[in-house]
Formats: sequence, structure tokens, C-alpha cells
Amino acid sequence: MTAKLNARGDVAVLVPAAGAGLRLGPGGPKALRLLAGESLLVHAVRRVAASPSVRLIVVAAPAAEVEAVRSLLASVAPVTVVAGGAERQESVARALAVVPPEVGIVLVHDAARALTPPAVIESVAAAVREGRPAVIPVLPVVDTIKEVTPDETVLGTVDRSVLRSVQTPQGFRHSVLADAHAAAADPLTDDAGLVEKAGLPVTCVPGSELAMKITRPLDLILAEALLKLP
Ligand SMILES: Nc1ccn([C@@H]2O[C@H](COP(=O)(O)OP(=O)(O)OP(=O)(O)O)[C@@H](O)[C@H]2O)c(=O)n1
Ligand SMILES: C[C@](O)(CO)[C@H](O)COP(=O)(O)O
Repeated sequence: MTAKLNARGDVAVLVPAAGAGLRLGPGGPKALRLLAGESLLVHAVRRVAASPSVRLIVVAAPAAEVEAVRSLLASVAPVTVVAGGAERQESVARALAVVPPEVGIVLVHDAARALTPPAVIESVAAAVREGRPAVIPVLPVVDTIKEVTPDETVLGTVDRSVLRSVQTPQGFRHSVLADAHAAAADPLTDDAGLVEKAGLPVTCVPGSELAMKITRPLDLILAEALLKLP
């Protein structure tokens, strides 16, 4: 299968959306859960499609929901839908496999970060276009961070000034992401981690509080409130 191409843009965006959403609680696959009457996936894809750099979008859907997701997104944007895998990394790899080689920049963006503004997508893409092999949006860490033992005894306080909280979309030169996935041994929680293992530099750009990952029930309530912001 080859992904659908739009005339504009030079960026492919992969949207892993095949997770169960266990931390959100019962209610079906998280990407299909509703936020203000529309699924998280629709919110996410609409914002991706509004980004001028985007040429094609590939969604990795829960395997049992591929046709349903195609129908759901048909009126939102031209999207290619593939079946996701058991781990996020596998879902990303399956989506990456249908991106044509001539598309030079690939972004990986969680459906769960449904309210990410197009401006963040554009700034990540721009940094890759300027020559960075891998780019991630980040925020400073706001809590004091402790290192602990398995029995929850504190070993010490970590210097948070050198820590960053990492969001998506994460952007890559196509070949960098493809090589990193081809070399992947163990599943990691993000794609930049695979590039780090390959010894390539990963560059941080400012993220956005709107790009929060909807993970737990409170996050859905916060996201509903964020949607009402002027
Ligand atoms: N096998 C998987 C697991 C996750 N994801 C996607 O990766 C993104 C980030 O994952 P997370 O927020 O952790 O989602 P879930 O895995 O669904 O959450 P949980 O761990 O609570 O089950 C989500 O858009 C999710 O749908 C995926 O495509 N395939
Ligand atoms: C990719 C990610 O959203 C960056 O913060 C995050 O690593 C996904 O992790 P999860 O444990 O699968 O939610």
C-alpha cells in the first residue's frame, strides 16, 4: 500500500492511534473516545491537516477499527489508514512503511495529543527542513523530581533544570527515522529515543501546553476546558 498524496507540503505525518487507553479507563480505544462530541483522533487529524507543510497523513488505527476509522476521517482530511500494532513503536513502523521515499520529512504525532496547535507542527517541520536530523517539542519540568528506590525511599533530588517533558509531533528526516526503526531492538516510548540510540543529535524546540497527552480521566476534563478557551 502507498499513502495518498496531497499536492501541497513536503511533510508526512504519522498518527499512531491504535492504543487501548487503559489509563483512561473503560470506554473503548482512546483515539475513538469523544471530546466535546468528536473523537480525539478527529481533533488531532483536523489540526494536522490545517498545517500548511503537511502533504500526507497516515493513521495507525486499532486493527479491528480500520474501516471505521477510514469512514470517520473521510470528511475530515485525505488520510491513509493502516492497522496498528501491539506497541506504539510497531504502530509507527507500520505507518512509516507506506510513506513514499520522495517525502523527505516525517513527523510522528500521538492521536492522544489531540489539541496540539498547527503552529507546533509547523515549527518542528521547519527545524527539520533547516537541517536537523531529529526534532522534538518540549516543555520545562515544573515539579521537583526525586530519584527513588523500588521501595519508594528517596535517593536524592534530580536537577530539573536539565530535564524536559517531551511531546509530539517529533520530526525526522525520512531516512533517519527509517534507519532508527530498522535498527530498533527493544520498544521505546518515543521515536526520538531510537535516534538517540543511533548516536544522532536530537534538537528541542518549544512545545505547547495545548499539546498535553490525554492519558488519564482528568486529562479529558482539562481538554474539554481548553477547547472552550477563546
Ligand atoms: N499499540 C499502540 C499503543 C499506542 N498507540 C498510540 O500511541 C499514542 C501514545 O500512547 P498512549 O497515550 O500511551 O496511548 P495508549 O497506549 O492508548 O494508553 P494506555 O497506555 O493508557 O493504554 C496514542 O495516540 C496511542 O493510540 C498506538 O498507536 N499503538
Ligand atoms: C511519545 C510520547 O508522547 C512523548 O512524550 C510518549 O513517550 C508516549 O508514551 P506512552 O507511555 O506511550 O504514553
